[in-house]
Amino acid sequence: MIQTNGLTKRYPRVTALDGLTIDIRAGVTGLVGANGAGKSTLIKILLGLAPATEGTASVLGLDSARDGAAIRAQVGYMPEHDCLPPDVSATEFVVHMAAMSGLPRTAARERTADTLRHVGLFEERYRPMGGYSTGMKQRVKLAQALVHDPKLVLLDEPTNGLDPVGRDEMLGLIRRIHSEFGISVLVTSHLLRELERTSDHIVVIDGGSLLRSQTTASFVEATASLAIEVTDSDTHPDGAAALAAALAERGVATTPAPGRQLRLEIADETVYDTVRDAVNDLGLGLVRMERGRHEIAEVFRSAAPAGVGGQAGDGTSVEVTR
Ligand SMILES: Nc1ncnc2c1ncn2[C@@H]1O[C@H](COP(=O)(O)OP(=O)(O)OP(=O)(O)O)[C@@H](O)[C@H]1O
Repeated sequence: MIQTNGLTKRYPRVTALDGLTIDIRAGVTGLVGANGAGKSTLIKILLGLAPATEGTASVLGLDSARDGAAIRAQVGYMPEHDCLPPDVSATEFVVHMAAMSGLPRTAARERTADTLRHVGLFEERYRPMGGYSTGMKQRVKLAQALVHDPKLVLLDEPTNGLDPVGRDEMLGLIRRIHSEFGISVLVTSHLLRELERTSDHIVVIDGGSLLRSQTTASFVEATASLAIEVTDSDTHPDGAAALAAALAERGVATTPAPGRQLRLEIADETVYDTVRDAVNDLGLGLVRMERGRHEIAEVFRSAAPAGVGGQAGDGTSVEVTR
């Protein structure tokens, strides 16, 4: 679907993409990176809306630098920022976008009605968009990306500004774009967890460079860890420290985590038995042994040069910060 080779984009004061080489197949792919990682820049180059400084990009086998118009005819694009004219209705707008994509007027009207229904806009589609909620605007932006029945859609931060319910609905819609209509999706977010739920494949970029590209299943596996909490006892007034030492003797490294917990990598399934036996031998109580996940910040650190380490987080926050 998408290939880039050594793709670089330099602005006068910042390098937005730095030798990025990726190969994205059919399906739903999540592109995750902190704000400023280069996600929007990549999308603009893929669509032929901005030139690369160096390197090449192709979409559906077409060259982004040369065939931008042909690419845009077959690809839907949902931009990140608010871009809807406030004084026209969703129906008028999406019909217009469908006609711009080359659909005859009648087909444009029919496709618009179907697509707006599909994204969950009903009576309100006849009202001016200036009065819409953020969630409704995101749905219109998604509808205009889908109306010409593209082979691929590029969705730039589609959950931006949505409340938790709105996010869930949008993620469900994105999943169905592929499962029901067979349209491939590249969706960006700075939230790893939402992309894990939605995508078959995850690409992580930082500072315009590739950090990881792998299937979601292997990504989640590779970033899995175990959080352990134990009681203290008279013999071991600091139970966590005693367990850390006992596990180290058994060849299992741990790091301290918030809430007097320990965290360790799940190298293989035998680690559960090792922990159980160590806790039992020390005569401690096992309060918690829970599979957690790293924060995305740790994924970033684990891809950084050796020596850049850090303490494990609580496994619940996955928002990217720089
Ligand atoms: N037209 C421009 N001129 C100069 N610098 C730019 C321009 N567009 C983007 N940048 C810079 O390039 C870097 C990458 O920006 P980009 O918008 O691609 O990141 P992003 O990952 O999409 O982040 P966000 O989610 O915040 O949009 C940022 O440092 C940004 O400030």
